[in-house]
Amino acid sequence: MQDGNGLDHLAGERAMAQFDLQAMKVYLAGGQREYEISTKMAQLVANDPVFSKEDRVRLARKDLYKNSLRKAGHAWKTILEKGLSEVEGLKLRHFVDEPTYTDLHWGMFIPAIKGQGTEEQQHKWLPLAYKMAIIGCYAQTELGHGSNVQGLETTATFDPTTDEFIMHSPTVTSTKWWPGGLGKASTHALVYARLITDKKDHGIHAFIAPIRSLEDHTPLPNVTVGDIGVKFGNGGYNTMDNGFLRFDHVRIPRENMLMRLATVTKDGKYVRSNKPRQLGYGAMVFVRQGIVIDASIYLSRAVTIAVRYSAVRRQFGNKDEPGELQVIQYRTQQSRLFPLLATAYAYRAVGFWMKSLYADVMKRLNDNDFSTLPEVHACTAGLKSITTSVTADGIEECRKLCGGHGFLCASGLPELYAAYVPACTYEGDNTILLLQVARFLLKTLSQVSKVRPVGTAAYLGNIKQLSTQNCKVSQGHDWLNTSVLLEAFEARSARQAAAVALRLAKGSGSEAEFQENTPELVESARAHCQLILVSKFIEQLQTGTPEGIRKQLEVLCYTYAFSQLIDNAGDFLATGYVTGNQIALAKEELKHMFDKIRPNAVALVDAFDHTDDYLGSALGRYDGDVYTHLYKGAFKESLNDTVVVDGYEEYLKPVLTQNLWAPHSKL
Ligand SMILES: CCCCC/C=C\C/C=C\C/C=C\CC/C=C/C(=O)SCCNC(=O)CCNC(=O)[C@H](O)C(C)(C)COP(=O)(O)OP(=O)(O)OC[C@H]1O[C@@H](n2cnc3c(N)ncnc32)[C@H](O)[C@@H]1OP(=O)(O)O
Ligand SMILES: Cc1cc2nc3c(=O)[nH]c(=O)nc-3n(C[C@H](O)[C@H](O)[C@H](O)COP(=O)(O)OP(=O)(O)OC[C@H]3O[C@@H](n4cnc5c(N)ncnc54)[C@H](O)[C@@H]3O)c2cc1C
Repeated sequence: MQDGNGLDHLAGERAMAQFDLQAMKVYLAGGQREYEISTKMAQLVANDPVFSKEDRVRLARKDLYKNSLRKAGHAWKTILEKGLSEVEGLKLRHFVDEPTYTDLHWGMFIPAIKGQGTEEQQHKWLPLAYKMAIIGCYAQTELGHGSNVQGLETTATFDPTTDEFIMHSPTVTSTKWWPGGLGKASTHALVYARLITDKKDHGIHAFIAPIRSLEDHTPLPNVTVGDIGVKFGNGGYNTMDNGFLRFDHVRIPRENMLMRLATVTKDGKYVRSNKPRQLGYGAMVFVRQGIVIDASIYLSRAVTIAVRYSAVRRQFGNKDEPGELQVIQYRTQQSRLFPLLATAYAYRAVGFWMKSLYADVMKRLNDNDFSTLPEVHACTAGLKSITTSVTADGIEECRKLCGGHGFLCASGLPELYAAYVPACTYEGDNTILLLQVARFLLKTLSQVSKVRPVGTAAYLGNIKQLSTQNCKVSQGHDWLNTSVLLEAFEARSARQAAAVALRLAKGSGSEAEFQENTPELVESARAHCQLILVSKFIEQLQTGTPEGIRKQLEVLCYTYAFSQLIDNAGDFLATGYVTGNQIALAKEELKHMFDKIRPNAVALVDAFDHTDDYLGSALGRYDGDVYTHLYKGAFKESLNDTVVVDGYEEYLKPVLTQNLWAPHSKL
């Protein structure tokens, strides 16, 4: 999608491409229809001045937030006026590219009502939410507890005399803290609170609490609500009003408790349904599965900037070639950059698979089949954890790959990082989520002789074979076999999980012993997730990839798998499945892959189809005209609004004109 000034500094790079660019764009978009919608929505946003991202990093918080409200309101108006479908609307908001209250309204408030509300409750709340007559947020985390959901302190005490719940924040630590959209925009909060009936605590349940007047947006009586303050980085996540909320004995109708999983009757009787209580965590599962594709998008943005810039940037030369070398020619640059490029492709493929996994579990849940829920929970939690950690680190690595210019906000990378890095914490701290995966692996292994593991854990059914047979690779090209690669990842993961499970089994089963082994448990969870990522990338390639792009995708898939193998060589070696020599052979193969990527690198990032507007980067421009735009950009800096800086008279001039000997001068 070229929107440069016509002069293509990267034309030579593009001419080298050896694959069908258009087919790759369609593949990465998820199909022809998705591609067309994406293209249309990207252009709609790029051509609308209200959505301009210029100056975002220079705005003070109040202006930044107001501007963000303006954009969110304009996006909604555009969706209504143009009659956009739900998918189109989602894409439009995606290209507006600012964290805002609508993310939580559409991404968590509505899904939670769908998942936990009865049909009657859905009929009451969803139409209001769909037309945005109310704005909702997801108020789970408190000052004192985020990860430990069972530790939340807000109470919802049933009063049978009035048929109401009394919402109360009994301690400072019970203050709701962090919910996005809560601070200033939301009219309603989906509040997670301890349900109390007749002095009995039934644990955490969800309630819809009105918090602001629908007349004038003022907080309702006995509700204290506001924004928690400025967050990391310029721009970034500061467009979001993460909020605090306290209730002082606020009454809400009994029907405002979401009652699909449990009910409180008019006379105060608590009745649990036969559905698992974990369905109350459903909105988190929904967002976690979506985060994998999201990670691919963020990483692909950083990689697009770094690849294009690396093809433009020249430093040094060698006696064999005239002129200076493009920095993309350097092996070290390739070895840092190309695995990230491959990772962005891997996450896209796995993200598509996640969508189908989620659709499958939803269908099963509707049929009251809960059998795959633990595996889906482990999978979404684990892949959310790995993909967000790698993406956040990857964006920062891309910044370094762009040298000094990467540090300028004009590169687009600092703001991208600031907006993305909280993904390692929200929707579950990444370590907490890996510990969930580890618990799942331990449980699966403990039952392996009785219950055959399914889905992504099926390989644990072959634990005996995977624990005894070692890798057969004797020459580099032996690694160019997806079965060989898969078995290496399976054996490493199975052996790591079995080792820590055995150690725990030999112990007393105490919590202290479990804690002592958590570093190994986290490592084994990571190994399991890396296996899922490699195996699903391979699986996606093998199912109907168009001819014109298959070869490139295979190269990227091997690049991804080899770089995972090499980056985790310590773990692979420690399990005894592979030898140092086999790792060395994989390293050589990886270099061959870099040679195959090199002529295609620019086209491979073009295939992500990010517009210049969406990238917001002087370094990542489609036309590669980096220097002109960096230079022009400096003149937009507010310090350059005047030739002589504001402050000269008061602070600089006195220093320059005192002409006194400084007391410490030796002259
Ligand atoms: C519109 C489309 C949007 C798509 C999205 C796309 C992209 C998203 C991009 C951006 C997102 C936008 C904004 C993000 C805003 C952020 C929001 C938030 O952060 S909301 C708050 C999130 N909070 C957390 O994630 C808290 C983390 N903690 C937990 O999840 C749980 O407390 C924890 C750690 C799982 C512990 O639970 P607990 O009940 O105490 O205990 P157990 O460990 O004993 O577990 C009991 C059993 O339940 C199983 N389990 C746990 N979680 C789940 C689950 N989610 N689903 C199914 N099952 C679950 C667990 O495995 C145990 O099972 P067993 O008893 O062992 O069999
Ligand atoms: C930008 C942003 C947006 C957010 N939006 C929302 C929202 O819309 N709604 C909402 O409800 N919440 C939201 N949150 C809150 C978020 O979900 C929590 O911050 C997150 O779940 C982590 O919980 P915590 O803050 O309690 O971290 P803690 O659990 O206190 O973690 C602190 C450290 O302790 C470690 N740790 C904690 N427990 C253990 C353990 N058992 N074993 C080993 N290590 C442990 C963690 O790994 C971490 O390193 C948001 C947070 C952020 C940053």
